[in-house]
Amino acid sequence: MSLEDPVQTDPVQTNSTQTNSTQTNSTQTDPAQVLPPVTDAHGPALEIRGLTKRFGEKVAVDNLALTVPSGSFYGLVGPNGAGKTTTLSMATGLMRPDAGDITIHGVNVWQDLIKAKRLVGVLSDGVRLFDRLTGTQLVTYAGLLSGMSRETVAERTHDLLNLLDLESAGGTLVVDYSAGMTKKIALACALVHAPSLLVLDEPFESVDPVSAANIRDILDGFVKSGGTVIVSSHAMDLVQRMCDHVAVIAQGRVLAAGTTEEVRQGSTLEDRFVELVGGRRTGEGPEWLRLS
Ligand SMILES: Nc1ncnc2c1ncn2[C@@H]1O[C@H](COP(=O)(O)OP(=O)(O)OP(=O)(O)O)[C@@H](O)[C@H]1O
Repeated sequence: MSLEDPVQTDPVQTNSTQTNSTQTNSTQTDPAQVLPPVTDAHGPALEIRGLTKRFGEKVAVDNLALTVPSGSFYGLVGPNGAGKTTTLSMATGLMRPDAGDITIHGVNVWQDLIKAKRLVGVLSDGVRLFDRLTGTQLVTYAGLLSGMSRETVAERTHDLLNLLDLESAGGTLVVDYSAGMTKKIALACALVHAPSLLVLDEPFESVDPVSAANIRDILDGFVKSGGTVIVSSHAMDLVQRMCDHVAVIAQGRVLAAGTTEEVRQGSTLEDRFVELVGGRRTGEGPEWLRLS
């Protein structure tokens, strides 16, 4: 691990099970078989260099560099306002950077946007869905947009709703979904075109523990089959358990990146995070908040 110089680790060392799998068998609902990726696993899944974004005077992302090895389960952590969502939005073609280069499996995102978008599945934090569609319609719409046949989309939609425990809610309007159900249907939309790289902004927020465990299984299966997952999360325990790589971002820059072990340096990820980021207050808050 090094400061502002992410370690590039051979993904084969951390994901010895990765293979170039074949296409989905639509009758399977085993998470390990779900939607295997379509590209080879050579080179980084995502490479970011010199990424910069300003909003007026505010520099949200500041000359950021990050390398995400193929086949890794990569956690992105940072305090509120660190620039995680802005970075991921630019990396996935949703927001144009002011400067910098981003490649997904060697495809320059902002020079070949359509090709890059085929490679990536995105679950954005706070982006509105077409919530006047039913769950089934929404996933079908996402699948058809990516150019698949109706039969394939129908099969995959069925598989995904089943996997995410949404089969009985397939006919319900998304606007009537709970927050956790909405997250899950958005994840189904991100998966339906069988991307090589999944980018998930806060995927576990509002999701119940059983569904969260199911989603983790799906993501583990996706990584084992050769896919790459990037998750941004504030849940340090979860990131430490789930991710083989992690980057700590603050004020739009990478403070530390590498394997989770390298970044933790023997501490818990949470302690290391606080050490790197600072800002921990001592004391019990203002006196008027104490009841006795
Ligand atoms: N559209 C916008 N207009 C103006 N400022 C923005 C915009 N989007 C983000 N910012 C600012 O950029 C900075 C980075 O925001 P961003 O949402 O990327 O942080 P984050 O790390 O995802 O935070 P959180 O963990 O709280 O979700 C913040 O200071 C935020 O106020």
